[in-house]
Parts: sequence; structure tokens; C-alpha cells
Amino acid sequence: MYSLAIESLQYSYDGHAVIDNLDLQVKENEIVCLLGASGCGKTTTLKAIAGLIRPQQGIIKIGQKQVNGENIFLAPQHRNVGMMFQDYALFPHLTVAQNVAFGLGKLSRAEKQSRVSEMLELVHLGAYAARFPHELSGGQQQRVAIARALAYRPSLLLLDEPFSNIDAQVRFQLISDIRSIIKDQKVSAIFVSHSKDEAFAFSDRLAIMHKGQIAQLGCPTELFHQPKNQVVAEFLGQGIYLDATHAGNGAFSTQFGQVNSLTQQNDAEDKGKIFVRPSHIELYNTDHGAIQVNQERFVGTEYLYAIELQGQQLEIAKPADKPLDLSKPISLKIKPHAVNFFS
Ligand SMILES: Nc1ncnc2c1ncn2[C@@H]1O[C@H](COP(=O)(O)OP(=O)(O)OP(=O)(O)O)[C@@H](O)[C@H]1O
Repeated sequence: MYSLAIESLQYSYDGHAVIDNLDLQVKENEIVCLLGASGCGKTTTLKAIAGLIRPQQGIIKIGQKQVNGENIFLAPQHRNVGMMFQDYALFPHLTVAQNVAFGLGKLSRAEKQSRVSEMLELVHLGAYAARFPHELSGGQQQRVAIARALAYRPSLLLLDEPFSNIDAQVRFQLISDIRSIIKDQKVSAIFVSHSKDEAFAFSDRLAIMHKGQIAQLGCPTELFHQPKNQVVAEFLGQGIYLDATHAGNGAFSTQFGQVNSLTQQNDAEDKGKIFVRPSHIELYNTDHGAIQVNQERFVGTEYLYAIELQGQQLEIAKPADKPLDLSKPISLKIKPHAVNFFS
């Protein structure tokens, strides 16, 4: 069963489509990250799920309940979603405990107290109940925000760039803490980010968004190694395109020699481009190489060599015990890998 199912969603601002026929499904207890460049429609999608805006078209189901569709539009408070938006700061004049209790209107006083204590224990802030937000660090404030979002036991959490104001040094610890809290509580979550590092660390599956649509949905390794199109390939990491021709048996001819693919290839298209990441490239010393290394960096476990290929700067690694001899000529080859061929 899905905790969220979206079908053919459409939303336009002043006639300009921002969400364009978008489909998305989130499984139970799953964290999905909507990842994409600025302006691709991530926040608008979250707002439509939350009920903060009304889409012109499309179906949204949260659990079994249809919350959006033709003649159906449930108000945000009836959708059973918890929200943690970047600009949904804590209320500065309320204590931590009062902030967490804020959405618990229907419960009795005793029930509220017990739920607030439970939530503050969950985020390891039991001793901070009487403090005000300005007396907490940024990371502690985010943990209060997650406690507040989880307090009324939503079935789906919506998180919009929740870590963007957090110091880089503590961000990945906080991401790991909040991920464990969400997993413990067995809720599903949609997390919006434009940082692939955050997305890789926080989510089970990634949905790469482009121009109001989901370009690809899958687990991080699948998207990284088998991008369906150029948008996904480029968004997830550095790399270059090389002209390539099918040479049969899953191999390709390129200007750097033959490249063998470790995955089955469809030979229908003869000519195209392959997308090559730095980790697919090997530098080695030969008698007749013409590769120019612009910089060498030692980073402990390996050496990184900066080269320029087709106008793009790439850093290629070599193990620390097998460095290049920069006084001798250098060549380049492309290692066998799951080749991404685009016709
Ligand atoms: N209230 C509005 N009126 C008109 N256009 C809007 C409005 N809100 C957003 N847009 C436009 O809709 C598009 C998508 O906006 P959205 O905020 O969903 O993008 P995003 O992917 O979340 O971007 P970011 O990563 O920068 O937050 C943008 O081009 C934006 O300018």
C-alpha cells in the first residue's frame, strides 16, 4: 500500500505550468526526496500535497483517503500531514513544550502533557521543555520542529529544506538523527532538497524533478549508475559526454579507445554519447601519452589529479600507493562499467 499516491497533477501560476502532469508514489514508512534545481516545482508539489494550494487537475491520495480530485479538496488540517517547512519557524514567544503542544488542540491536558514529554524524549530534548527557541542551537530548534510535526501522529511528514540553515559540521549528524526518529515512528516522509549529498544521506528513494515532472524515481545507487536521461545523469554528479559508436557485444568505440559495458546494451541506436564519471577514468603512465595533469593533490587515502577534458575540469583519483609519475607521459582509458549510452 502507498502512503501517498499522486496522479497527473497539474498546477499553474498565471497560466504557466509549474507542476506538469506529475505522478509520484511513496510507500509506507518510506522517505522520498524530491530533488531538483531551483524553480523546478518542488515546494509547489509539497504545498499541493499539504493542501496549501489547490491544483487545477490531478488526484492526490494520502493513505486510503483521497484529498484532492475533481470536486474534492480537503483542508490541510484534515489531511493528517505533519509539516516542517524552512519558513515554519518555532513560535518565539512559546516555550519548547508549548511549541510541541501547539497542534494538539483536541487532546485533554494530561494527554497533551504526556504526548509532549514523549516527543521531547524522542528528540533527546526532555531537559529543554521550559526553554524558549532563542535559547537553543539551530540543530536543537530543528529537533523541536520535528517533535512538533510528529506530535499529532501524522501519517505523512512533509519537510521542505529542513537542514538548509544548519551549520555544515552538524548537518549530517542531525540528518542521521532525524532519519532514525522518522523511521522509529513508522511514518512516511517527503523531503525537499536541492542538495544531492543531503538527499543521499536522508532518503530511501530519490525523485529527480525537472520542469514540473519527475524525471526519474529510484534508490540513490540506481539513479547514479543507471540514469534514464541526461537531466538525471548530470544532476547527480560530475561527468563528461564522449561521442561513442556501438562496437557490438555491449562495447563502444570512443576517442579514448574501446569501452566495455558491464550491463546489457540495446544496440538499436548506432551513434550517440556515453556519460563518463571521473570514477570510470583511469590515468596511467605510458611512453606516448598526451594527457596534461594541471594539479596533483594528496588527500590521505589517494591522490587526485586535475585534468581538463572537453573544456571541463575533472579530478581523477589514484590509490595512495600507486601514484602517477608526473615526469613521464600520461594516458587515459575508460574502465569497464555500466555504460550510460544516450542516442
Ligand atoms: N506565488 C507564486 N506566484 C507565481 N509564481 C510562483 C509562485 N510561487 C512559485 N512560483 C514559481 O513557480 C516555480 C516553481 O517554484 P517552487 O517554489 O515550487 O520551486 P522549487 O523547486 O521549490 O525551488 P527552490 O529550490 O528555489 O525553492 C518557480 O518558477 C517560481 O518562480
